[in-house]
Amino acid sequence: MIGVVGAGAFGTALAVALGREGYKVRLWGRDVGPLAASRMSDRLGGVRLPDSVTVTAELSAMDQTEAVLLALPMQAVAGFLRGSDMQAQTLVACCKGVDLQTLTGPATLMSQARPKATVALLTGPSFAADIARGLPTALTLACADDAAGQRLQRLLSTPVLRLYRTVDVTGAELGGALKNVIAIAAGTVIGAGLGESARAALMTRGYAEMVRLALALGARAETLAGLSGFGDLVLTCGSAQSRNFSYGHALGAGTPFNASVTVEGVATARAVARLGIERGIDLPVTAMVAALVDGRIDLSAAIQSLLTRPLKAE
Ligand SMILES: NC(=O)C1=CN([C@@H]2O[C@H](COP(=O)(O)OP(=O)(O)OC[C@H]3O[C@@H](n4cnc5c(N)ncnc54)[C@H](OP(=O)(O)O)[C@@H]3O)[C@@H](O)[C@H]2O)C=CC1
Ligand SMILES: O=C(CO)COP(=O)(O)O
Repeated sequence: MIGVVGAGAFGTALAVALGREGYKVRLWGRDVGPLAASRMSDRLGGVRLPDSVTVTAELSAMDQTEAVLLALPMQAVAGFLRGSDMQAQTLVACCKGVDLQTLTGPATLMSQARPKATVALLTGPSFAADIARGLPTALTLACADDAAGQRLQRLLSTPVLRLYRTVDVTGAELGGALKNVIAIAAGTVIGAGLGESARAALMTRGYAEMVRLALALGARAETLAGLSGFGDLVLTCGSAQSRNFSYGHALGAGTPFNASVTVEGVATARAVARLGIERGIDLPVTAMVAALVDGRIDLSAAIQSLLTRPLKAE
């Protein structure tokens, strides 16, 4: 039995993917009445839940599971952990971001809140809708305890959902968090009509920034070059299916954006900009995105600030 906390797009997609393979899955959400009744998720374009997925509003349903996948927005994770007495001993963070209060990633936050639990992170290039449709996807499963990581890799992989393993949790956390910030910047550039060449420049300099921060925080460069970093950067910066990219596009084009949509890069830009200042690490793209989303600079000033940086070696 596998538990999934969060019946949004990603949690539901994971439940569908695992349920389709015959796993028994319990999917928890705080307001799951309509989903339990219709067994169709509107967030996933009407995908139907397999019979092996049970929808529940009772958190105690998570206690007898082999692992619980936590698919909540990053800024909701700390409050959820504080407010719940969930007893599950294996927790897999499925969110991307940096917590604004503690400036840590989701797996680190969970390890601190549940020191006795085995904690892992599932991250990488994957749109929930693709997973729910059964399209091939490869993800990173990061767990500091490699034996536990191997068990989870076997448990959660399916023929179309391939999990690659690493023990570098920090690197995987940072890749997933930072690519959303760079995707907002990429969307802004395209929305403002600055062209594909500018997007490629921004992605490349953004990637350099991701690696710089990750190395300073003890991560491995090769993790950033993998699915959870480079892979997800390419997907998110290159597709209008991405909410972070679309949010940036609306900023750049000066068009409205639905405020109820989950856009993890906004809070993460604020958190990472603070982290950069605290650690004395130069993060110009992140600082620009943080200033832009908070309205501290306008678009032309943001672009100008990147174009007028001193010329330097690559
Ligand atoms: N969507 C995607 O393609 C992918 C998403 N992810 C990551 O998954 C995480 C979740 O995103 P996603 O599922 O897309 O987001 P959604 O906006 O689709 O869903 C978020 C879910 O979290 C619930 N939620 C929000 N706040 C709380 C809270 N305080 N307590 C309990 N439940 C809460 C919402 O419940 P309610 O409906 O009641 O508000 C909703 O069910 C993010 O970190 C995202 O980056 C990762 C890979 C792919
Ligand atoms: O993380 C994702 C793809 O890997 C989903 O991206 P968005 O949250 O920008 O939609």
